[in-house]
Amino acid sequence: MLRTFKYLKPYIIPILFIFIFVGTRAFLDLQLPRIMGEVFDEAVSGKESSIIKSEIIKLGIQMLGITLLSIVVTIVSGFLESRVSAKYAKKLRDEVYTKIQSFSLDELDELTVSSLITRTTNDIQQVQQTVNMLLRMVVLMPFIATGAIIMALTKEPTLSIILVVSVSTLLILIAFVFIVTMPKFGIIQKLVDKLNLVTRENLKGLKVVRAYDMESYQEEKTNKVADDNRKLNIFVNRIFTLMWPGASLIMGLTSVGLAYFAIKFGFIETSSKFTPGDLSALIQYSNRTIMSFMMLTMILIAIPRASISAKRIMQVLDKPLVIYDKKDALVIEDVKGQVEFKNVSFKYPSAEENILTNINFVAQPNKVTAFIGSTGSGKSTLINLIPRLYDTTEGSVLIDGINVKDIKLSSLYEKIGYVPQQGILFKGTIESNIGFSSQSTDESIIKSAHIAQAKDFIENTQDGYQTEIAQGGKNVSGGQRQRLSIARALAKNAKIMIFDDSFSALDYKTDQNLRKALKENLNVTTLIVAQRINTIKDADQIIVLDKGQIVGIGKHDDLLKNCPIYLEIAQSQLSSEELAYAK
Ligand SMILES: Nc1ncnc2c1ncn2[C@@H]1O[C@H](COP(=O)(O)OP(=O)(O)OP(=O)(O)O)[C@@H](O)[C@H]1O
Repeated sequence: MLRTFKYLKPYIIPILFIFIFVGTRAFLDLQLPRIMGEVFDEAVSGKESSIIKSEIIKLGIQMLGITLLSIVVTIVSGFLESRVSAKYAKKLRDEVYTKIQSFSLDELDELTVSSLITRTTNDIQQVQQTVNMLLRMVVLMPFIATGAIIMALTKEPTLSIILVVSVSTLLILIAFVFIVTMPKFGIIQKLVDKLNLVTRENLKGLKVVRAYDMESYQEEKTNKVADDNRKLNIFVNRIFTLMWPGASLIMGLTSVGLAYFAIKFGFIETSSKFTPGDLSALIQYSNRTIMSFMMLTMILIAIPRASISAKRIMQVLDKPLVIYDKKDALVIEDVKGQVEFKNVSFKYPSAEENILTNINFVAQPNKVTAFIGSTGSGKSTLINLIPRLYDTTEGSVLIDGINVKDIKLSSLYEKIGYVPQQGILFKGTIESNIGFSSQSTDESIIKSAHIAQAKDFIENTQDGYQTEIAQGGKNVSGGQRQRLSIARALAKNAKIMIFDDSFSALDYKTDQNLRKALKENLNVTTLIVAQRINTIKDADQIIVLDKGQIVGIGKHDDLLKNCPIYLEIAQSQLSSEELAYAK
């Protein structure tokens, strides 16, 4: 938790003011029981009633003044506390978000998306609430507790022994609550992660769940996690609710005990110094002491709970980046776009064996290089190494002869247009989606929509390029989503274009028109992963992958003759006329 406090550094001056205000509030608060005692003493002083009345009015005005001042100070410090803790949480959230943005897919897989969401929301909120509480209580409560104890002792040290007994009993109660609840907080946060995960999975797979009539099974799964969560929360809250009646009981018994012993042992009669007003003040100081200890306990409980959240947040912030800019990383300009794989092997950290082994090829500028192979042969993994979504385990990926690991990431991303397997769209308009890259222009948006065969369907919508896109692109079809994703990559005007099985949702005619338009308009290095031979048969170079190894490189006709695996794929997809024509 302490380590997250470094994000409070910019707010050191407001924090100092908060402490001054809170200290003032505690000081003012400690004056009230004393003045109240004086009111009592004045009332039973036996002076003339008009004098008593004017004295009590004077004391009343003093109390009113102190209370009003205390209210003002409380409002101002409350405003500052909320502001500082909210800004601290925002800073923390920004840092976590920026860090997550720099994660490679490996780190995302490791920490899981649902846990990262909980860490960015719920965990940061826990820490924020605790910091808010700390800012207020950390000065106020010790100040009030110490002040009240000193005031109580100066009023009557012997009677104050009762206070020691009360505080000790309270501490035993607090220790019990602490020991019982503390281990549960870590489990609760993990259950929140789990709940997040099953809910996300459920909502994402709603259609499948319904189609398979598995609603009750999924519901049971969610209910189980929700139930575990509920039980633990109820348990912890029940223990907590024990504390307040417990503290009230101790407070009540202390007041009664003080009054009883003051009268029984004749403090009020025998000691001329100890007045009924002093007894009233002593009771109030005792109550304040007990309340302060209660509040301090709340902090003591909140701190370890927030520490668990802070630890989860720091786990994200401390995670060393696998993919990062080297100190002397290069900014590449005027790139030709040659992509070369040199003895590349790759293994996922969670896997035992290589997914890619000894991959060697060169993709030339202005040419189309295509990848084909059975499912799971490593095609997507291979092209993910170019924009460094993963880094090679062995060997190197070079752009114009420069290792991608030596290139500044922003400069590398600038040069690459990437269309993932599933078309992903963001909430906004068609225009904002196609023009997502800062490198796009109004002109490139229109042109790329045309090349991506999206122009007609965009122009047929009522609002054209201003048509709203729902979250995740839910209001467009799979094929339209793919075409918009392709248009977005094209609008970037990048030197290297990667299409990861991006034509799969397109009908044959659109696929054909798109490929034709790409050939006519795209003078860049083009890398296409495809399942359909027809999509790639005109490529300048086709690379056939099998079990993570290259088993054939060449043009369509050559591969039909020389590569049995390619022939096998072709035979499963092309008619005998098409095959015979090729041969
Ligand atoms: N994040 C990951 N962690 C571990 N293994 C993975 C991961 N992603 C993919 N794999 C494994 O790597 C292998 C190659 O996957 P990849 O997605 O590259 O194949 P592909 O040829 O593109 O398949 P498809 O044509 O079905 O998309 C598969 O066996 C897959 O199980």
